[in-house]
Amino acid sequence: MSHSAATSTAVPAVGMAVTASALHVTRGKVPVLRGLDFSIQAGRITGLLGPSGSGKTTLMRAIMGVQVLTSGSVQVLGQPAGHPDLRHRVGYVTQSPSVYPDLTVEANVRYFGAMHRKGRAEAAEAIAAVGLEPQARQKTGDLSGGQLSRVSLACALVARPSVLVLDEPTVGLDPVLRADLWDRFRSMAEAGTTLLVSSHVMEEASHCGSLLLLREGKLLAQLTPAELSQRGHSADLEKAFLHIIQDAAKTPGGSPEKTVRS
Ligand SMILES: Nc1ncnc2c1ncn2[C@@H]1O[C@H](COP(=O)(O)OP(=O)(O)OP(=O)(O)O)[C@@H](O)[C@H]1O
Repeated sequence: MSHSAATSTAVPAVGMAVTASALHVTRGKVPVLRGLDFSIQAGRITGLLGPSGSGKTTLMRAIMGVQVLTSGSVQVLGQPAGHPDLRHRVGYVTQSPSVYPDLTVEANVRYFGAMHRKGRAEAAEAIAAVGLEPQARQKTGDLSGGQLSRVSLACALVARPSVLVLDEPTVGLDPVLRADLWDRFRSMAEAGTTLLVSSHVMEEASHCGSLLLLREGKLLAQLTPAELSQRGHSADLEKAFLHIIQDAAKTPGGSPEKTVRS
C-alpha cells in the first residue's frame, strides 16, 4: 500500500472543520442524539467511539447532511451540513460498500472520480492508497469483503476531500492492512485532511488525535487518547472507556460527566 501524502484541497490545519451545537436527532420515535455540542479540529484524525447503537452512524449522517435534525445545527467547513458547496469537499464511506459489482475496481474509482472532475491519475493514486493495484482490473463483485470495502474507500479518496467521514473503515481487514490504512489516514491528516473515523475497537483510538466518546446518544467526553487513559485509570483504552462509562452511569440522572475538550 502506498503511503504518499495525499494532495487534497484541505483547509489549513487551523480552526474547526465541523461544529455541532445542541444537536438532537430522533429516528422513528427514538431520541438517538440527545443534545451534542462539540467541534472537530481541521487537519486531524478524530475517532468516534461508542457502543453499538450509541448513535455514531446517525451523527455521521448528520455531518453529511443526510439526516433530518430534530433541533440544533451542524456546520461543516463553515457551511450548514449538506450545503451544495460541500459536495466536492466532504467524502463519506458508509459501513456497507456502495460500488458497482459489474465494473472493475478501476472503472468504479474512475466513475466516482469523474463526478468530482478527477481523472486517471487520481484514480490510480486512490487505488494504490488502499493497496488494490493487483486487483485494479478485476470485477468488483468477485472481490473479498475486505477488498470490497477498500474499493469503497478508494471511491471516496479519489475526490481528495477536505473532510473524510469513515464509518468503521477497518472492519474485516487483517492487522497488516489495518495498520497500513491508519498510516494512510495519518499522512492524509498531516497533509491537512480532516478525518472522522468511527470504530468499535478501542485499540484503534490510539491512532487518533482526538476522541469523541458517545453513549446512548450523549457525548461522554471529548479528549485525547492520553487523557482517556488517565481519566479511565488504565493504559488499556478499552478498560479506560468502560471505567468512564461506569462512572457516568453512577452520575445522578445518568447524565454524563463534564465534557473534557481537547
Ligand atoms: N431508521 C431508524 N428508525 C428508528 N430507529 C433507528 C433508525 N436508525 C437507527 N435507529 C436507532 O438509532 C440508534 C443509533 O443507531 P446508529 O446506527 O446511529 O448507532 P451506531 O452507534 O452507529 O451503531 P453500530 O455501532 O451498531 O453501527 C439505535 O438504537 C438504532 O436502533
